[in-house]
Amino acid sequence: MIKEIFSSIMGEGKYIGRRFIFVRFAGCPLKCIYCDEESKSYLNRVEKIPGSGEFETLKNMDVEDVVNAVDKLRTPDLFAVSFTGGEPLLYSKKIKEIAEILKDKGYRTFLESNGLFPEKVFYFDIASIDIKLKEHFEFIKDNEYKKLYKKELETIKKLYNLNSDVYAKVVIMENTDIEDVKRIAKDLSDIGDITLCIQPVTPNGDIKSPSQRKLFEIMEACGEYLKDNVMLTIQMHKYLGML
Ligand SMILES: C[S@@+](CC[C@H](N)C(=O)[O-])C[C@H]1O[C@@H](n2cnc3c(N)ncnc32)[C@H](O)[C@@H]1O
Ligand SMILES: Nc1nc2[nH]cc(C(=O)O)c2c(=O)[nH]1
Ligand code: SF4
Ligand SMILES: [Mg+2]
Repeated sequence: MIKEIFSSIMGEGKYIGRRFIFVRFAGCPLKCIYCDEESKSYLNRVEKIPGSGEFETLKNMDVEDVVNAVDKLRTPDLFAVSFTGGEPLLYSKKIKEIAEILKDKGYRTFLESNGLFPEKVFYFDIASIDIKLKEHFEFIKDNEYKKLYKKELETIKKLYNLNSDVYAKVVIMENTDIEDVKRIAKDLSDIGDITLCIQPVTPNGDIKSPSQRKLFEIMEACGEYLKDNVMLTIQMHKYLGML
C-alpha cells in the first residue's frame, strides 16, 4: 500500500519551496508516458532522518505506523503532509483515517492526485489535481479521454465546494497543443478562483521539454481566462537533487 514516507521541499505546484512530508502510495490506474514514479518498486520505506535520503524498511505500515513515521519526520519548518503516489485516492478510506488523526495533531493535509476518483475525494486543506492531456498517454480513445477529463473537473469542483484550497496542474511537452490547455483554463475559470500551474515536463526517456516560446504562449493563452491566476512551476526538487 505505501511506498515511502520522507521529508523534502515541495518541488511542484502552488506551494513550491515549502517543507513537506510525503506519504507515497503504490499503484496507479493510469500510465502517463512522462511518469517519474513508474519504475520505482520499493515498499514500506521510511526516511530515518528528515531530508537525509536514508531509509529503513518497516514490516508493515498500518495507520499508527504512518502517523508515528510522520511525527518522527516533523521539522520546525513543516508546511503540510502530502498524500501522493501512484494514485493516493485508491486508498481513500485509509487516507481518511490517517488524515483525521493528523488534523487533530495540527498538521495541514495535502492531496496530489490525478483526479480520477471524484466519488472518493474528501476535504483536504490543500489539493493539487494534475490534469492529463491526450498526449500524456501512448494511446487513449477519444471517448475514454473525455470521460477522464470530465472526472478530473468533477474532482476539482467537489474540492472547491468543500472549500479545499484546490489548484490544478498540467504537464506541458514540446508537442502540447495550446488550444487544449486554453480549454482547461476556460473550464477552470467556469468553476471559480482556481490557480493553474503550468509544469514543463522534466525530460524522461525521449520526451522533450517545451521551448521557452511555447511556455510564454501557453501562459498568455491561459491568462485570457485565468488572468494572473496561472503560474509556471518546474520540478524544482530534481534540480536540487532532492527526493
Ligand atoms: C507521480 S504523480 C503522483 C500523484 C498523481 N498520480 C498525479 O498524477 O498527480 C505526482 C506528480 O508528478 C508530476 N510528474 C511526474 N513525472 C513528471 C515529469 N517527468 N515531468 C514533470 N512532472 C512530472 C505530475 O505532474 C504529477 O502530478
Ligand atoms: N520534492 C518533491 N516534491 C513533489 N511534489 C509532488 C511530488 C510527487 O511525486 O507527488 C513530489 C516529489 O516526489 N518530491
Ligand atoms: S497518474 Fe500520476 S502516478 Fe499515475 S502514471 Fe500519471 S503521473 Fe504517474
Ligand atoms: Mg515525485
